[in-house]
Amino acid sequence: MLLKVRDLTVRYGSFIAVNSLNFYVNAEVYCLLGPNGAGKSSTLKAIMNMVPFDGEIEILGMSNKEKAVKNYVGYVPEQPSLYEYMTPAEIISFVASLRGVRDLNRIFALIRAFSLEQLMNTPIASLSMGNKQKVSILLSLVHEPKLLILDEPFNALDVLSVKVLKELIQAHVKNGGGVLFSTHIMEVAEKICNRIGIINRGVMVMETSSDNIREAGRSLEDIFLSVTGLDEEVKDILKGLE
Ligand SMILES: Nc1ncnc2c1ncn2[C@@H]1O[C@H](COP(=O)(O)OP(=O)(O)OP(=O)(O)O)[C@@H](O)[C@H]1O
Repeated sequence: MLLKVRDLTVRYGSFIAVNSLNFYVNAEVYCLLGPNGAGKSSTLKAIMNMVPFDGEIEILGMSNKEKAVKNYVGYVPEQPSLYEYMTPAEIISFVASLRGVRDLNRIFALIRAFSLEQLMNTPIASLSMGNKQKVSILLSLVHEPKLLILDEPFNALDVLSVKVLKELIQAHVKNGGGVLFSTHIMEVAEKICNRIGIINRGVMVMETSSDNIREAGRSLEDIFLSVTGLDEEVKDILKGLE
């Protein structure tokens, strides 16, 4: 098992953002789906040991609090968090040396795949949101981590980069890696995820697989709206618009 999350609870003061969450990720794509504020980012931050939490999180059998874990995990935050005064070339070489990466050919291939060649020496501050996101994704892949934790990774990406990222995710799983990502985009979740966890108000309200959804003959959107109780809200809103 690549990731095991047991009884995860994240609190901000007295507010419970994530409430006794349990799930695991094998060599597969697992998608966390949930409305705004459901607790997706807090869950991913807890897995990255960035916020205090209760419960247990294991990555490749190790506690996520162990330093060595960082060698096996790649993380893309919801908002790219990069040194604005540095260039992509500088940040990439910094992270590559920090992680002891020697094979630079793979990094050059990723730079080409995301069409970043012309921007390698441009300060991050001058890049568009989408290009910052591409650099952030690239940085998460530099050390060939076994587990990828991606928070809304498709945000701000253009059509070509969405396609590249989908292919990278699938190749990663084919090579025995695991991917956990959060998204709002149902079509993406339906197409590339093996399993899907739907969370609402910090609680896992349903776990399913894309095979189950296909067999049930329902769209993920319908399932999502019904298990989160949002279908009633949609009806009310539509009534108000009549
Ligand atoms: N640092 C913080 N301090 C206080 N409350 C927080 C903090 N971070 C998140 N929250 C609250 O915790 C809840 C869960 O937030 P979180 O960002 O995990 O949700 P999310 O599912 O990722 O939402 P979105 O889809 O809008 O990004 C929200 O109510 C949010 O306002």
